[in-house]
Amino acid sequence: MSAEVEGVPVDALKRHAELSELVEDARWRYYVLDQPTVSDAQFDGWFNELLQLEQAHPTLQTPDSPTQKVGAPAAGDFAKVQHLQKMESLDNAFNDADIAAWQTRAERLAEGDPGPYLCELKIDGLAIALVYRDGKLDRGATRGDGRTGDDVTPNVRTIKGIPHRLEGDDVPSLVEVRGEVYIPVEEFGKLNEQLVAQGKAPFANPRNAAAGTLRQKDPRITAQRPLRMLVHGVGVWEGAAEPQTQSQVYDRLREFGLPVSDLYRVVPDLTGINDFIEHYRAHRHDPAYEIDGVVVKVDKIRTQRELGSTSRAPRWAIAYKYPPEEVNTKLLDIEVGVGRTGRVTPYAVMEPVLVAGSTVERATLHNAAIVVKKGVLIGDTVVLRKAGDVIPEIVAPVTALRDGSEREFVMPTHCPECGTELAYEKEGDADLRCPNARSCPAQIRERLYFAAGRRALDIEGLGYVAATALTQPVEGQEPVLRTEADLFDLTLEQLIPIRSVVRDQETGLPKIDPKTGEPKVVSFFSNVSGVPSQNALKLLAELEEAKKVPLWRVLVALSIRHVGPPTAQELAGALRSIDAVMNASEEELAAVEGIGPRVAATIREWFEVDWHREIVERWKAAGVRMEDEPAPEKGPQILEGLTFVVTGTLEGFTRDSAAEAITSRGGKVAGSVSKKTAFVVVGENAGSKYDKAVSLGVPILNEAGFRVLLDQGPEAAAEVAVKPEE
Ligand SMILES: NC(=O)c1ccc[n+]([C@@H]2O[C@H](COP(=O)([O-])OP(=O)(O)OC[C@H]3O[C@@H](n4cnc5c(N)ncnc54)[C@H](O)[C@@H]3O)[C@@H](O)[C@H]2O)c1
Ligand SMILES: [Zn+2]
Repeated sequence: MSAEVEGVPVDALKRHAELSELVEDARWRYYVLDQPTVSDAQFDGWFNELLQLEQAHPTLQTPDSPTQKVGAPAAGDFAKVQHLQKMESLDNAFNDADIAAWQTRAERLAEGDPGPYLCELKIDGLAIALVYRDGKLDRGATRGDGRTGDDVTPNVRTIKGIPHRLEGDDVPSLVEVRGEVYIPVEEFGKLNEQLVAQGKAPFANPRNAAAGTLRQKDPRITAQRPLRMLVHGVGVWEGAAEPQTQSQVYDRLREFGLPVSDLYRVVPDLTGINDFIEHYRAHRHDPAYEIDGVVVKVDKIRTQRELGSTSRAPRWAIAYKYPPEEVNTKLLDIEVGVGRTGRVTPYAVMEPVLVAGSTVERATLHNAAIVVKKGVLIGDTVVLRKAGDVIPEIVAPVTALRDGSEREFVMPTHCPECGTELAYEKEGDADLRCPNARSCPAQIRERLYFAAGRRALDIEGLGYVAATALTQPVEGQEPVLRTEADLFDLTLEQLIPIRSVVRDQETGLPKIDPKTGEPKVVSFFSNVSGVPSQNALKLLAELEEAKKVPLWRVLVALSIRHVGPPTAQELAGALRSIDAVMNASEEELAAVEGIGPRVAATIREWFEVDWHREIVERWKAAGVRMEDEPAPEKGPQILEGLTFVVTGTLEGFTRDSAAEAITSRGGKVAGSVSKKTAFVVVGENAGSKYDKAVSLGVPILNEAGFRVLLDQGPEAAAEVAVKPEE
């Protein structure tokens, strides 16, 4: 049996003391210094562990435990003010069950249905209380520990949207308005850039930026920064009729001229609550400010009073927190990758961390100027953000954790892969490029991988590992491809001996084997005893097949700038052979539908380069069919003059064959939905284009409707289309 003190195991006691210290320290850094050193997720983890320990061992829950306190005592140079009524925190819910448990408890305590509920957004800002006496702004104070806060009145007066005098009828003689001060997301990045440029520490996130800004000693600085406020409650309310519900409170506050959000909804029950939560889970980034969850409040003020509060939070409200999108991790290094067009991009290499459901260890830093703007140093702890499907981003360094060992990133002057001196393509460019397009192994690798893509030659066996193997074998081996020219001449004998480093597809940087600390090396085209692998056989077989692809795919595979699939299709449709494209004058090219003079010039220039022409000649010699059949007899042009958008996956058509079916009937295919779109053809898993069609009232066709369109024309299709909002 382990040792115990007053019935509590020593281990639990120790952990409790340890967590209390961590939590108190984090709060001080967060609330008082506005410079947190751990992520909110980390903090919430500690706090929840504390709550659980105290639940298991109630004697640990003493009045001075962090679980019984709000925020942190106000500290620093500001005058202290007593709040007229205590400002509280909120209890947290992290899943449906937590919300249901909260509702059940409220029901029990209220001895009846506590509904309806007001659902609103949990603004990730800082809490503030404004006192209005006889309708005049008397003071503004931070929450502090809930009883005593910092007097920040001069600063509050500079915030846009906060009235200095309340308007309207029946204004209370004394009212305490609570709300959240925040910085709009868009302004946050700009503010940090300014701070870094001035040699100051950037803020970790918009919340800290707002807190740091509100607690500026010089209100002139506060005035220059984009602070905003939204109100979400009241404390003392005297000398006017009292509202009966939370929503009436908001109506009144709005009448007084105070900033109230429109993004709330009163719902009858748990289902309504959950719907609201799910809606904003999907639309978390729609508001101009950051939200970290949803707050649910019992709407009736009388029921709120019945339910009352615990030592730190009301029982009549709960905060549902969405999974964190920000974590802290270590920036181990900044490496540069070289892309298909020679663009050189610095990448953050980080200690792997789990964020928003996936492990992240690299993030693009875009270019050297952005590294400087963000103010990150190699060795920094950094705030890493991954919002939904958006690519991960480094937000800011945690400067409070620097120990002097950090070093600045220096952008290389020469290509890390071929040693050529890097240059800007034209004046004013943000990106440096490796000008050695012909023989920079990185650029060949990327072009080759691109040429094999689904929208080009469609060679599945030529994935990233294969593209690397063909262009960058281990030291001592000669690359079998020095440009794309030899692609269709590859032989099994060439493939078998190749050994190469595995590279990260996103960054092009070598992957490190965690066991050895060395780059991972593979023999992709053979097994241990030198027998050709399936990979080799598959690649050669698919190369044979790829010789028959239509001309437009070959054009895409050549990596001519600005010639993506749509342009390539237009070119192939009009000129029908590579020779015709190669020999066309700039004017002739520009006469092709969808090709402007700039693109025409780029195409001309491309074909004037010797080694480019060599690729074309060699592919042709190897048997790549570089012409299309003569244009098919035009059928009836029943879709003439109409524009269509195709979205989602159709069963009987690929995206290209659907487009072909439309264009061969005289119709046009566009990439985005507008009021001019005749129909949107919608398959499985259609995304935002579908929503756009609905919002613009554009008729929608499913696959069956699409067939009606192709067979019988637009009138018949209109009969079977779904017309939104009718
Ligand atoms: N990273 C760190 O080191 C660190 C340290 C301390 C706290 N924190 C963060 O702060 C949180 C705890 O802070 P807290 O006690 O302020 O609690 P909280 O932020 O979880 O919730 C209470 C606060 O929510 C605010 N709020 C926002 N929108 C609201 C709305 N619509 N209605 C009502 N209130 C609304 C109010 O100001 C209220 O005081 C933690 O969960 C953690 O994420 C982080
Ligand atoms: Zn290079």
